[in-house]
Amino acid sequence: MLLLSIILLFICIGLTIYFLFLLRQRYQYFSQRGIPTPPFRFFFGHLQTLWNSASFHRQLESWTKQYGKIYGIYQGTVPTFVVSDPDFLQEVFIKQFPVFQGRHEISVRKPNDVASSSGAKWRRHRHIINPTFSAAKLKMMSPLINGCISNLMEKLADHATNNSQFNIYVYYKRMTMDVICRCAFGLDTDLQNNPNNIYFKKVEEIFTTNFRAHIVFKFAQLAPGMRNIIGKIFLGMNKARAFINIHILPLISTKQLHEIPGPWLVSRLHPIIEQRQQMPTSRVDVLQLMLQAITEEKINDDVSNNSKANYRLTREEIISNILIFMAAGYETTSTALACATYELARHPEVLEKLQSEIDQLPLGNDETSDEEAKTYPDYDIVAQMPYMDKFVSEILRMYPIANVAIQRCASEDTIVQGIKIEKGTVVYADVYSVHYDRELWGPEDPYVFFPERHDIKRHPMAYLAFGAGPRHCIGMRFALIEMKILLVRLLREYSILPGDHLESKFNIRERSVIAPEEVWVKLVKRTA
Ligand code: HEM
Repeated sequence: MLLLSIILLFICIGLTIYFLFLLRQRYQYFSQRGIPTPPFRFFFGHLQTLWNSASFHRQLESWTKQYGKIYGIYQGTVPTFVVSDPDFLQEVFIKQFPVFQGRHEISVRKPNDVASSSGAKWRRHRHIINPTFSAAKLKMMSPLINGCISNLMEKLADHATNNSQFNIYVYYKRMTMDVICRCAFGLDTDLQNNPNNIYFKKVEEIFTTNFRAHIVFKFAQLAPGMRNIIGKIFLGMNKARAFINIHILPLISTKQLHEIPGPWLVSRLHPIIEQRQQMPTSRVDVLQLMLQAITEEKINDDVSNNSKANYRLTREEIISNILIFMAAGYETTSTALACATYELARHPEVLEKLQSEIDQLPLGNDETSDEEAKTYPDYDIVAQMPYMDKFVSEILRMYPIANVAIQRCASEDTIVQGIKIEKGTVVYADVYSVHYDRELWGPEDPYVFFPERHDIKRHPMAYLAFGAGPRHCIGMRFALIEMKILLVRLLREYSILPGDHLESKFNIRERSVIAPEEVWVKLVKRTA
């Protein structure tokens, strides 16, 4: 017995020494390549500093100022290049895309949708979903978008009539959720009049939760190899809470245990699919395209099958994609509009230029008798607005809302600009440093809001608001059309003035996306 214990003890000590030896080797990754690294701690790498800083991306930017355009950090033990050199980024995101197809997955859920999957699985999802956002489909969506904007305009009219100051961001969130639900899934949510819709509240919760501060997330970052097990335990506990909520608590209490929003929504999205299967629509929205590809059979992406006719999605994958679209389509666009409104309230000269471009559009009004003149802007009209294009690009340059997604993970060993990069290494674009780089965006100060800077042709990787390469934002054109139609309708009717709390409540914060807290403005009706 004693002998067995001694042998076991030696085995444990041996394994620990071996583990520490591997860790030590791991932490030489960057020094062996001559790549600078900020000071880090054994086992945590740079995670503690990143967890403790208010903004992950501002921390990367501040290290860039110290360590240059290419440096390394360790997320736990995962080596991660942080890059703001546009040529290096071009190599990773575009030229060597086949090697850098996936992102560094940090979620504890199984990758089941277009945003979280990689390799053959990602190609399958993207191939099915891509056609939703063709120019022809976007043209068909303009009336749906305009319908949701009309609901918003009614609410804004009340504020303008009352001469009140208000947080316009709240209304944008409702509108962008209405738009994505109507255009992508044929659902009429009318959140302007039903703001307490429980589905909306749950999607909102995804974005107000600081997932980086969550213990499960931190643990998964420290031990990526155990992500699946951690995920199973975490989601299992959530399932148990859901069971108690449905079957036990209603018998004894009116209270409910908290369920995390993702699985809560997933479990309730099945009826949307069933409803659409029973009542198919002639409209070709994202749900319809996914349903045309539905299969009840198991899909094996490891078996290479180049026949595009075989691209299929399972029911679970369709549901995960619905969730991704609700989330991605709602928060990003409403936040971009919030930032746009904030800058318009602070820059009357920009507001005036935009209004003068809008006033020249071939638009009638509700009373017009001219058959040719459209009452509401549509795809073709907003496509002809050069100053609007520059304005929106400048907003997203200064506020790169979704930069958390602009990263890639190497699926095999490769060499980028003479630097050996091994399989599993992550490359993060430091978007703040790129978007505020004087060499890329001068001669005007990049910290100044100046839409005209987009007149000059820049490096193809200087602007990363929607990412880059084959995996750039799938909803980019949709988001741009929605934003522009809204801005045309808003600024045609109103001028924007700063509210008393505009600056004090703006407070950019970082959760899943980078967003302000509130945007307080006043709308003033324009005179003819
Ligand atoms: C102003 C609004 C938006 C911004 C700034 C934005 C930004 C981004 C960025 C930076 C990425 C990562 C791209 C990359 O890795 O290269 C992304 C991916 C994605 N976006 Fe958007 N987005 C916006 C609106 C939308 C909308 C409206 C939708 C849906 C209709 C959407 C759906 C997606 C999806 C599904 C992905 C993942 C694509 C993939 O991995 O293949 N986004 N977005």
